[in-house]
Amino acid sequence: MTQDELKKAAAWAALEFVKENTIVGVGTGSTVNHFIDALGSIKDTIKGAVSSSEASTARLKALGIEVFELNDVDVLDVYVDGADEINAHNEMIKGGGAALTREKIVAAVAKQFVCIVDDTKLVATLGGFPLPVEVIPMARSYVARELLKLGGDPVYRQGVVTDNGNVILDVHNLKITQAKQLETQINQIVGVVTNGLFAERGADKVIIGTKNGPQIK
Ligand SMILES: O=C(CO)[C@H](O)[C@H](O)COP(=O)(O)O
Repeated sequence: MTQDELKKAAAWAALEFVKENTIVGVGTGSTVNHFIDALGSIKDTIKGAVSSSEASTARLKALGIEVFELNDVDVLDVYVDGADEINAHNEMIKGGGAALTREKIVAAVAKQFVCIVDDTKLVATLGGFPLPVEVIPMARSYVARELLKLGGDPVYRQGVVTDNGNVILDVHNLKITQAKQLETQINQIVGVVTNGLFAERGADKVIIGTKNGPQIK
């Protein structure tokens, strides 16, 4: 099976966590694109979705799924999203698609975070995938110097502007053993909007696409 087939299998298996007549929190990325297609197949049984990016919003709307503003929704039953890396504690690195801030906000409103990944995303230690940090543009160089002090090698993601009008620094060469601590530490740097560590709010369930079929843990 290809990596994309494994992503698709994990994404479709997530339908089991979607309750009738609810508004579903929807992440961003190629795995989530399969989940959006899956949602399309049950669209008459759900109220709609809250989206974490302009890209997911466009895909949801194209399938005729109503997209609600997060400010108009008190609570989401479930948030479904992919990850760039996930460890055994269900802590993740996210933001490869630059949607980390909206993803973290929508996830915060959900009772349950269901992470959908193919099995290449499972790691023993987070940090092999460069950690994305969303930064206010004028703070970019300052934040980069502060990230160097934390032992990482920040690289400006050239040409990328987030849906919030900010820029991304990808921090290479981090070996993340204390994910919650690092998440808080980076968020305290002035000029950082948020970082791609999802440890304080990790995944509640993980659906892993494997060659033997989707596994839920
Ligand atoms: O965090 C994300 C986007 O900001 C994605 O969930 C992450 O990059 C995984 O993407 P894909 O499903 O395409 O592998």
